[in-house]
Amino acid sequence: MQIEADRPIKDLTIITEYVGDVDFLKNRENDDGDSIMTLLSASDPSKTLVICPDKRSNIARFINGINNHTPEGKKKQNLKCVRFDVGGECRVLLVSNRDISKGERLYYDYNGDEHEYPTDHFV
Ligand SMILES: C[S@@+](CC[C@H](N)C(=O)[O-])C[C@H]1O[C@@H](n2cnc3c(N)ncnc32)[C@H](O)[C@@H]1O
Repeated sequence: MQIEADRPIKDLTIITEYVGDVDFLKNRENDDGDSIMTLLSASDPSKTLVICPDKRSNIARFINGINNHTPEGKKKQNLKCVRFDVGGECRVLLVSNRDISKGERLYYDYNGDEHEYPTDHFV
């Protein structure tokens, strides 16, 4: 599935929150889902929290990732994934990192610090 802008989007626009059920990573390590998002990386790995969009979610789970291994892939990135403190809770937001034209596909970098999501086959 591809998600495209249905109107021009200005730089620094919040596109969507990445939502789903929150769980400890240790409970989800064997899930076969491909859309688990890190919410909070803890120094004690058993306390790391993830967002799991397998049962309840929104459009965020369908937004494509860039290929981290090619300059063309990196050029496609038009959203960034940021974590905000909202009322004392961590939230993951996808925010435009430049002006986006109507019809452009949306892409962000699936890999944060962990670099664990393989993207070498991404187009
Ligand atoms: C965008 S989510 C798809 C939705 C997911 N299956 C779900 O149920 O929430 C992640 C999937 O999209 C694929 N994907 C994301 N970006 C891609 C890209 N640029 N090229 C090819 N496949 C991509 C990934 O391989 C992964 O299987």
